[in-house]
Amino acid sequence: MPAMKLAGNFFLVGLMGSGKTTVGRALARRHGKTFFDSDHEIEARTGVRIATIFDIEGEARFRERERQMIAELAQRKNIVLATGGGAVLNPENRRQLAAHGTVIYLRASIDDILTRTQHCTNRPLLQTADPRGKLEQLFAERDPLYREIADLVIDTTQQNVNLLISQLEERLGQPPKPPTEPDQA
Ligand SMILES: Nc1ncnc2c1ncn2[C@@H]1O[C@H](COP(=O)(O)OP(=O)(O)OP(=O)(O)O)[C@@H](O)[C@H]1O
Ligand SMILES: O=C(O)C1=C[C@@H](O)[C@@H](O)[C@H](O)C1
Ligand SMILES: [Mg+2]
Repeated sequence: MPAMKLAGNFFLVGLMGSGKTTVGRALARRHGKTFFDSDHEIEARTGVRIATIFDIEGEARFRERERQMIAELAQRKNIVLATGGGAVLNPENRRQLAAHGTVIYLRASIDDILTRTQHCTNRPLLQTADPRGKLEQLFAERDPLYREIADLVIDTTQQNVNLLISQLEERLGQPPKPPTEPDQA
């Protein structure tokens, strides 16, 4: 058991395959929080896979379903939420997440993501002839948005889930840092 229980909500953001669901579940279990995954909640509500929603309704309608789901889930208490990889694209989602919990950005290299997602067919954005190129594009667009709302950025490269959780606990267990000048580096 952890030395101290982390208080409040935790929202995990990052590209698909960065480990949000895997790390989120483990974090919730250790800290007595309820785990939610916005993609899974959308699938449960609609009764179909995310890939099917993309096929039938298109990405824009999926994004609207995602916006509604995040607005709802952000109102809950004592949860860990794994968000969809593209949730941060919507400014309202960014506001909801930043306002209602601690946001953790799980950062993974494109190589790691390709390895981790190679057998999965339920990530419609990667069902393309050039998944690496697509991931590079998504990273370039989204890295600044993940960072914009992240209270903590965790590099997941060559770190197993247990190590990631210990690192997270160590960094989140510290008293909040005093406000600092914007990073000049
Ligand atoms: N730190 C890690 N080291 C090695 N493998 C990992 C790590 N984190 C996750 N994985 C593996 O990578 C795959 C993708 O992880 P996961 O589904 O948790 O990612 P995700 O961020 O939730 O993706 P998505 O946004 O598509 O839902 C899983 O098979 C998981 O077991
Ligand atoms: O990165 C994305 O835009 C997505 C990631 C997944 O979590 C799903 O929300 C969906 O496949 C879209
Ligand atoms: Mg997931």
